[in-house]
Amino acid sequence: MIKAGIIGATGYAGQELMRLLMQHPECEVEVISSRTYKNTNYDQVYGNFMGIASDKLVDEEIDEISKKVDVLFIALPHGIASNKISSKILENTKIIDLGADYRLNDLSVYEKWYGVSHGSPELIEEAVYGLCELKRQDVKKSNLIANPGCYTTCSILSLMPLVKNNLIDKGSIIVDAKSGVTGAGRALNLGTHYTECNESIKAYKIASHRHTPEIEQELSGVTDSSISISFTPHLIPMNRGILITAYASLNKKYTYEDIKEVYEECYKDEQFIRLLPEGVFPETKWVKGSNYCDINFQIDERTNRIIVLGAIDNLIKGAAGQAVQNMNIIFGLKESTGLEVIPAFPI
Ligand SMILES: NC(=O)C1=CN([C@@H]2O[C@H](COP(=O)(O)OP(=O)(O)OC[C@H]3O[C@@H](n4cnc5c(N)ncnc54)[C@H](OP(=O)(O)O)[C@@H]3O)[C@@H](O)[C@H]2O)C=CC1
Ligand SMILES: CC(=O)N[C@@H](CCC(=O)OP(=O)(O)O)C(=O)O
Repeated sequence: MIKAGIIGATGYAGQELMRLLMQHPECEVEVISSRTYKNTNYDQVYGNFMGIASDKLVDEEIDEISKKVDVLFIALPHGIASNKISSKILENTKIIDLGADYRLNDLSVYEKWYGVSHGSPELIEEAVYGLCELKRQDVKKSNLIANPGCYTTCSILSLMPLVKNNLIDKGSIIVDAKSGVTGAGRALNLGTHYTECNESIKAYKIASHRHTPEIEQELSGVTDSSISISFTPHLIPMNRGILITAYASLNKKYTYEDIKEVYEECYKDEQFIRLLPEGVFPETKWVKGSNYCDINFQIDERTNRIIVLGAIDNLIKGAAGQAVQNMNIIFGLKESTGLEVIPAFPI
């Protein structure tokens, strides 16, 4: 059995990790940590674990925890992990970081978009960007996984086939993204109070959201030129889910079938990518609670633009599910182990 630890087990991403790992046939959760809920039983923090997980949360240093586990999931706010992880810790255990500290290859880009200095820049090169469908060969060999962000996972998976196969004008990509409120985490925050976000939709961080360089980095990585995008996230009054609607100019006339063939070729072996039938478009409710990313597109013949839609559950394929998928790859398990869940509808 793989022994796992979760740092930040009381957050929304940590809770989903706990739920997935406890049901994983090849894994046992050895350590769960929290500062605020130190010495509290897990089912007192999350009632859905009542009678299932009464393990005590501990507040131990990462280096101590790293000696007890084969894999350590870090689900902390940005900027903390990079001050705690060291080469020595990576000798003890594999790290899967759900935060953003190791996602950007270029330190100056990280510091510019996150506005903080990086705690362990020497480890950035070692880290592998853990978008499993693109990087599984590198993930296999890595001790430090930078698990991608939720908007980025959905955007990159939805757009990658077009960029990789040179079907669009690369300067023309616009991503309009919408997220449920769990995307903002469990910590108290005025913007996510019920009355502040219910019955309302708002865009935020327009032309300045930190997922922009992450999407650009990974899309640039599948082609020979650098990609710049316009990215606008919106907060939607629902608990979970991300829907992206992306627009790009096609570089010549293509039929629906031409493009469908390209997507099918890219994702033919991907269990968690569902290319929907013509005319059926992704909806967050059809992926809820699962590790699926649903994708489809439509060509607007009048403008020769393609409109691509993608949907994921931000807490699963956008966070904990992808982290477990990465763990499965690292430990040589079937990639879908513990993740073969049918989306839950209605919830
Ligand atoms: N929510 C989502 O949809 C997604 C989240 N992520 C990423 O996962 C990480 C966790 O996110 P999420 O679960 O939503 O966040 P939450 O705010 O829900 O949880 C954060 C966790 O970190 C702990 N924590 C907070 N501040 C500190 C600190 N200063 N030192 C140590 N521990 C701290 C909290 O626990 P306690 O106070 O009990 O110690 C809590 O367990 C973030 O990096 C986020 O960006 C990635 C993809 C999607
Ligand atoms: C609704 C909401 O607030 N979403 C978060 C993104 C959460 C996420 O997946 O991203 P990280 O892992 O990079 O934090 C935001 O916009 O910052």
